[in-house]
Amino acid sequence: MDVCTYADIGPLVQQKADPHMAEDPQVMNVVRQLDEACREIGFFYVKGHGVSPHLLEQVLDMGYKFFALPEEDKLQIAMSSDTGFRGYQKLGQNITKGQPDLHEAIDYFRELENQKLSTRKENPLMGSNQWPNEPSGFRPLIEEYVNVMTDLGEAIIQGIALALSGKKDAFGGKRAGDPFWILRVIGYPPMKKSDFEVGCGDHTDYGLLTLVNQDPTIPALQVKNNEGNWIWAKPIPGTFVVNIGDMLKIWTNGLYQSTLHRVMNDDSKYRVSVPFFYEPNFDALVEPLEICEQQTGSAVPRFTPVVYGDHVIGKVLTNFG
Ligand SMILES: N=C(N)NCCCC[C@H](N)C(=O)O
Ligand SMILES: O=C(O)CCC(=O)C(=O)O
Ligand SMILES: [Fe+2]
Repeated sequence: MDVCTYADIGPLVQQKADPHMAEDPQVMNVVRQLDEACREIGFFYVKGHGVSPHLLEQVLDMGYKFFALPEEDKLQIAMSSDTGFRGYQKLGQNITKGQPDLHEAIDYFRELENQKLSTRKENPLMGSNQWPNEPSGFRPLIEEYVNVMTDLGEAIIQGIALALSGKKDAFGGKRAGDPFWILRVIGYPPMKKSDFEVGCGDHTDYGLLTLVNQDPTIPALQVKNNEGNWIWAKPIPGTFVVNIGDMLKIWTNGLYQSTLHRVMNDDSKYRVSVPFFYEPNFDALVEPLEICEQQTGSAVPRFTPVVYGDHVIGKVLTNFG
């Protein structure tokens, strides 16, 4: 199977609020498709997600407009340890596996009340998100997008919960009932004109689910398949590319993979993408679910339990030069 698994998740999204959704054959058909894609490669496309094409386009457009500003304007919202790692990072500042990446980005993290009470030493992500004055309307648009995407992430995770346990709320409550989120607005200049080797080096994502809104005209995202080859996750207009994060790998005891991926912008045009990361509760203790252990049997390596927030902090602290 390749990365082209393509699910129309319409039934899942439309019946999200229905406690009896598992009785609908169309919902269960989607659930089977998601389960298969998660077991095989951990990457798939979704359509029928209900997010308006106009909103997807506007969000990317904000990115293009922001990155086109003079550097001094962008640096007004510069990210540092003093801002809780929230804000703008310039080209080469993001580091993956020791190498600087050819991208610039603005990073946003959910602002948690209890984070505001803690010290930076306890929680380096403590801080407020940084919003640019220009392009105008940036903040309300991204805030709307975060709300819409949180809803969508919940619908997909309910489908995955049904696949794994037969219960739509298996990831509710203390697991991901109060989900953390991360959003990155990322700009990738063409690699040809630079000395950099990669737009974003190979990595796995940290949490539950990533939903990528990418420029529909530029192939750049690549996924490592089970044979170890890099394959393109070309944009399909109107869809999201969805992939599994580290926490879902642990919860499923490895039934699902958090797949390695990277970004190579070989095009001659600048590329913007906006991944939204739907995450567990910040303080969730993540350990293999019993139901998944039964399915994987004792021969499969187990994972050590981790607190999601600790995992993400550990990652962020090594992300910048
Ligand atoms: N929130 C997520 N997934 N961000 C991924 C950022 C790119 C990889 C990062 N430098 C790393 O080394 O992990
Ligand atoms: O730009 C993309 O398509 C994906 C970016 C990515 O993998 C990440 O930020 O974690
Ligand atoms: Fe990623």
